[in-house]
This record gives sequence, C-alpha cells and structure tokens, in this order.
Amino acid sequence: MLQLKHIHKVFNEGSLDEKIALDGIHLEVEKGDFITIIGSNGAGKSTLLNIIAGKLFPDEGEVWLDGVNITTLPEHKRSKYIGRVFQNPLSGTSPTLTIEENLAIAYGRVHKRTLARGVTNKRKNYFKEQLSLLGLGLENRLNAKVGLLSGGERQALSLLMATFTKPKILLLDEHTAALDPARAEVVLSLTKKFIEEYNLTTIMITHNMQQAIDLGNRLLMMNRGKIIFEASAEEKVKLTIPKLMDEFAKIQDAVSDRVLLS
Ligand SMILES: Nc1ncnc2c1ncn2[C@@H]1O[C@H](COP(=O)(O)OP(=O)(O)OP(=O)(O)O)[C@@H](O)[C@H]1O
Repeated sequence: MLQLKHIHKVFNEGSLDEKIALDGIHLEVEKGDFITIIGSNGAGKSTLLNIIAGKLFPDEGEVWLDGVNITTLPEHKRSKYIGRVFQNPLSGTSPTLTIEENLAIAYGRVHKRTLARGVTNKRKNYFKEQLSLLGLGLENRLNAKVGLLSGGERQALSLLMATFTKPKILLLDEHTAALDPARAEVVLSLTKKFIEEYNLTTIMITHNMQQAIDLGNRLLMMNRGKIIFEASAEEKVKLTIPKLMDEFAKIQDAVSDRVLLS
C-alpha cells in the first residue's frame, strides 16, 4: 500500500556540512504491516518518516500510497491519511487549546466540517468515549487546557488524536522515549491496543532493541541513510539483541574496510 522507490535526500548539498540522510531507500509496506525501525543516531530514520508524512520532499525517488504518486503532495493534504506521534509530548497537541478543541482539530482533518462550527453533543460524547479508552480519566477533563496535562497524559492524547481517525498509516517517532518507564509502558500498551483494534499499518522508530524485536511483524535496521538489515516476522522470533548487535557490527566493519581500502 505504501511504496518508497529509491529515495535520496541530501541536506546542505555541496557544502562542508553536506549530509546524505537517505541513500536510495526502497521499501514496500503492506496493509497491516507493523514495522519497527532501529539505527544509530543520524541514520536517517526521522528523515524517512518526514518523507512519508510530506514534511520533506525527496531529492530523488517517489512515494506511492495506494497506487497514487504522492511524492509532491504537501503535508497538510496527507494528514488525512497519516497519523503521527513525535518523541516530544509537546509536539502533537496545542497547549493553549482544550482537550476537546484538540480532538476536534484531529477529527476535522478527516471528517468534513459542519456549518455549525461548535462541537455538537454527539461529537462531545464520542470524544468522551474515545478518551475513556485511555484509562486516564481525561474524559472528565474535556475543557482542561492541554498545556496543563502531564507529559504522559499529553502523549496518550497525541496517540489518540493520531489513531482515532483510523489513518492509512501511523508513524511513531520514538514516541515513548521522553516518558518515565511507568508512563512509557502505559503509552506503549495503548499503542499496541489501537494498532491491533484498528489494524493500523504502522512504522515505529525506537532506540529500544528489545521493543523493536518484540513488536510488529517486520524489523528494519538503518545506517547512514540505508536499510542495512531486515527481519521478517518468522526471523524476528529467533532474533536477540546480541544477534542484532552482530549485524550492526558487520556493517560497521564493512564500512571501515571500505574506508581503509579507498
Ligand atoms: N533539516 C536538516 N538540515 C540539515 N541536516 C539535517 C536535517 N535533518 C536531518 N539532518 C541530518 O540528516 C541526517 C539524518 O538525520 P535523521 O534525523 O533522519 O536521523 P535519525 O536516524 O532520526 O537520528 P536520531 O536517532 O539521532 O534521531 C543526520 O546527519 C542529520 O544531522
């Protein structure tokens, strides 16, 4: 359903600061796939999600969604199909707006706005019902400003906003990394619940190797803008952290050898 065809992205091309962020990425994502992505800092993981979301456009290559070439479709036109949760709990929500207003914005991205701009009672009840799925009592705080919520509550709300419209693709960019372990666990179990219930096609970046092994049906490892290792669902069952580290070491050795030989 999502295809990335030979994507290249270079920052500050031609300058001393040139960074090849993506170097010929080819990826076919099937409907219902849950892909975890790991890789060292600067490997190109967030750039990849930015290209999928339309926040960045590739220098070369194409992005296709359900048979349509969306390579140059701007981010706001893709937001109907793509849900995203960022590492920073402050990123996905608007602090000066209430919980209800934030949900109404997310809802409005997918559903046509009605002429009466106010939130109807029916919609209010729907929002309450959805919020109660989080198990954090936010359904009783519809009029609270989001800026007053804790990081964990805010991230759970971001997750709800990114998923309750059942997007074609859910992008998770280390979305539990900034939370303390207990809250990270809450947000992670909500993530699994929503992905399973709505059968969401998901791409998740994580620095937690065990999480990358345990979750999803495919695992990708990136390094220097390339996908250097991929494990299918069957291969993931046998995968361990030491085996992943070995794969990473192999590619690092190969790179050092190439540098030495060049
Ligand atoms: N807007 C930008 N301008 C210049 N360089 C950038 C920009 N965005 C990313 N880069 C560079 O592109 C490379 C890939 O960055 P990216 O953020 O995609 O890596 P990442 O794998 O997500 O890393 P991390 O795990 O540290 O978040 C890095 O070298 C980064 O410094």
